[in-house]
Order: sequence, then C-alpha cells, then structure tokens
Amino acid sequence: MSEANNGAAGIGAADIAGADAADETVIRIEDLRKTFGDNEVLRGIDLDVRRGEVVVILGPSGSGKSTLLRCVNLLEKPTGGRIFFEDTEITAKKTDINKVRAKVGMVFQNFNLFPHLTAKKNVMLAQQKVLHRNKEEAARIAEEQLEKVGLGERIDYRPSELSGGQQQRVAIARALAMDPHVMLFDEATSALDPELVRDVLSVMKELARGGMTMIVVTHEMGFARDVADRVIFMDGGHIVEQGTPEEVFDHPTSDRTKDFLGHIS
Ligand SMILES: Nc1ncnc2c1ncn2[C@@H]1O[C@H](COP(=O)(O)OP(=O)(O)OP(=O)(O)O)[C@@H](O)[C@H]1O
Repeated sequence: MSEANNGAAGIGAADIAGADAADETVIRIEDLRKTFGDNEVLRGIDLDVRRGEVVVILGPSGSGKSTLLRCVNLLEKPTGGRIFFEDTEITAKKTDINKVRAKVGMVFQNFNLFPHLTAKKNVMLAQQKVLHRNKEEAARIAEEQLEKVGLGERIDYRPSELSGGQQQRVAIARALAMDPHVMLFDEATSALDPELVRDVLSVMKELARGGMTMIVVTHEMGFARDVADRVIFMDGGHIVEQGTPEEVFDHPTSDRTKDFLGHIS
C-alpha cells in the first residue's frame, strides 16, 4: 500500500517518520548469503524495498524466509553480501545493532513477551532501555500504542491473561512504540487459533494503509492479495519469482511457484 491513506486508519502515516518520501529505497539487500554449517540457506538474495511498500514473502518451509528477516534485523550475521537501511550499511562492522533494531521493528510467531510483566510494562521496557525514554513518556506512549491495537482496556493484564491474538497485538504495540521506520512480520499469525487471526491481520492492514514499510512472511494468501504491493516467492534460498499479487497468484511463471500455490490452495 504505497499510497498513504491519511486519516482512514487509526495508525496514520503521521506516526511514521519520513512516510511522505515516496519511491525512496529504505532497505537494499545485495547478494545476501547465509550458511549454517553446510546448509546454504540464503544463496544470493537481491531485494530493494521502497518507503511505504508492503512486501509479502511466500515460500515452502525451510526456504529461508525467516533467516532473511533475521538478517535484516541483525539477529543473524550474514555470511556474505550487504544490507543497507536508509543511508547506512548495517552489515558494516561499526554498525550500532541497537539503533538498527529500534528502527526495524520485528514481530515473531511466538510473541516473546515477558510473562511476569503487564502489557503496558512489556511495551515500556525497550523504550526505556534502548531509547532511554523516561518512565512517564514510555508509559504514555505504551498506553497510546496499546489503545491503537485495540487493547486500551487491557494495559494492566499479564500475557497469561490475554488471548494469543491479544498477546500478538501487545508485541506489535511494543515494536511500534520504538517509532520504527520498517516493520518485519515473521509468521505473526501462524501460532494463533483461526478466530484470533483476523484481529491481528486487521491491525497489520491498518498499519499498511497508514504508510508503514513492511516485509511480511505469511501463509495468509488473502492478506497477501489484499495488502501486498509486491509478492515474492522464495525457494531453496533464492527469490524464484516476484510481482504484484495478481501476477504471482494469477499468472505465476515458474513451475515451483505454481506447485507451491497449487499445494497450499
Ligand atoms: N540458527 C540456526 N542454526 C542452524 N540452522 C538454522 C538456523 N536457523 C535456520 N536454520 C536452517 O535454515 C533453513 C531455513 O530456515 P528458515 O527458518 O529461514 O526457513 P523458513 O522459510 O522461514 O521456514 P518456515 O516456513 O518453516 O519457518 C532450515 O533448514 C533451518 O533448519
């Protein structure tokens, strides 16, 4: 959703730094390679993501989707290639990892919330530790973000008192509280009961409409069709095919993409 739709969504483009700079490349990935032992998981990925673009990555299990996102967030160290975020090469030795992570929000399949902390405290923690916001400011922003993901009434609940979908929305609020320029979603709805998936997808849709730059690994084909500006099909550590949702879903050119789409539909 490259065209920011101000006002229509609760989470607006005004929340996102630089959202007006259309056509600007935010992430540039050049010949990215990652090997675990003998296992060559990423075999030369080239990918540019523009400001406000929503890129959905599809592919079979083990194709390297998570590893790609984890390299962009510096959770994994690439074996080769380079990644640029805005005007900085983040794979360079001198990169301040915490600064990159604050700007590149990531949401995982399993929420990763602290079980002993309330939703509000979970959203406050990284703001205080990484951004050095004072307690009052962190609390105000936590309440604001939890409100935006529909959890204004539940800020004092602990994760065990929340449904999986609510916990995932806390995790999204936690990432948004850091004022990210990009959001990465790694199968954010895969661990949820089907009836809870919709609420999380609708928060993600709203973010996309607000102009957030997003890379989304998902098996939710409806979401990909509705929201993606670009769909990428990965297999065996390569980008096999990419295009608009219509191109990839309705007119795939590679037999591997056809097989995969046939397999999951
Ligand atoms: N930390 C690690 N150590 C060793 N091997 C790893 C590690 N992380 C991932 N792998 C391997 O890398 C390959 C790709 O994994 P990855 O999680 O990136 O795939 P994926 O496409 O996201 O799959 P899925 O859809 O199942 O999550 C797999 O063979 C996996 O076993």
